[in-house]
Amino acid sequence: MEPNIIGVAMTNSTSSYLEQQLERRFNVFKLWECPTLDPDTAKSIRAVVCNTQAGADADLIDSLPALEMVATFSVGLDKVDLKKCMEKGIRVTNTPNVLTEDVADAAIGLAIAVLRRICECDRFVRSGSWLSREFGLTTKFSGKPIGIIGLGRIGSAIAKRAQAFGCTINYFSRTVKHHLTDYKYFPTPLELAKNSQIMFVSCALTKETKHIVNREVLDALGPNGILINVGRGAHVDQSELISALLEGRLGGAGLDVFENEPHVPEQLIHELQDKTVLLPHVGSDTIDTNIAMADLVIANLEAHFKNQPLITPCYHRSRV
Ligand SMILES: O=CC(=O)O
Repeated sequence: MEPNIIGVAMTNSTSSYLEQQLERRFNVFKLWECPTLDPDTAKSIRAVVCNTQAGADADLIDSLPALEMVATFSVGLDKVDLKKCMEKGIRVTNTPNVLTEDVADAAIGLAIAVLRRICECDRFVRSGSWLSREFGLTTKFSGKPIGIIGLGRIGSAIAKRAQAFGCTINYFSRTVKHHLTDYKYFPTPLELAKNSQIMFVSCALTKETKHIVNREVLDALGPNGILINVGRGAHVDQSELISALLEGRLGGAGLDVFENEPHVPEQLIHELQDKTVLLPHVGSDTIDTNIAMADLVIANLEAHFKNQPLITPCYHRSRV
């Protein structure tokens, strides 16, 4: 590999560590600073590094004639036009495994924060309300029946944690995990919701999983149920979620992701302040994991340019 000759385009500035590491190895073009590339620059770019905010769509891919690889700084692939990449023989990598624990920690944190009303308690103390009254009772997390949509890496890590809290684990997944005899499979999200009090969404966003949590599923969770979404905003029909919370048909929600990030509906922010805990899509955003994800992006790029097997390929070239 000839360092600093290979052109790499970054779509967004998620990680300064990643930027520094890329700049040590490649000729980096920052598309958020200069979105339009002149034809010679465009021809020099052999890899795109993108993320969940700014992905690699068909227009970007088509504008880079020498593109060989898209490396997304995320586990989710919903912002990469995979079909286009496959058609053009462009390799794609993501950053699975290294972020699993953080996202699962955030999911459990959200569930406890909603049920035990941690943010509301915090506001109560800070506002001085405690001086005149007691806070009131909250809801127990330990021992509750939980439902997980998507028992992949992150879903399994949520299950493992919830099991340590004595929760019963129910799940809906593309396939039945016969070896996981402690966990109960349900064939539809609706059946899962009917049998769970706390529902976690942790599957990949695809055409099939868009709005997998709809009005019926929310109603099946019911007034004592809560929804935790650490997947993608579009997994949940957001306006149905808001109606269900406003009308008391759903107990509460913990959300790390939204349909139109970074825009969050006013009702979630204000009217539903005490029924929701909202995070700005930070499930995997710890210092440790940011570095691990960046190192994995770099390792994949280096493997590609040294003609070695990719560390975390999203599909195999033989299938292209
Ligand atoms: O949302 C975060 C990711 O896909 O890594």
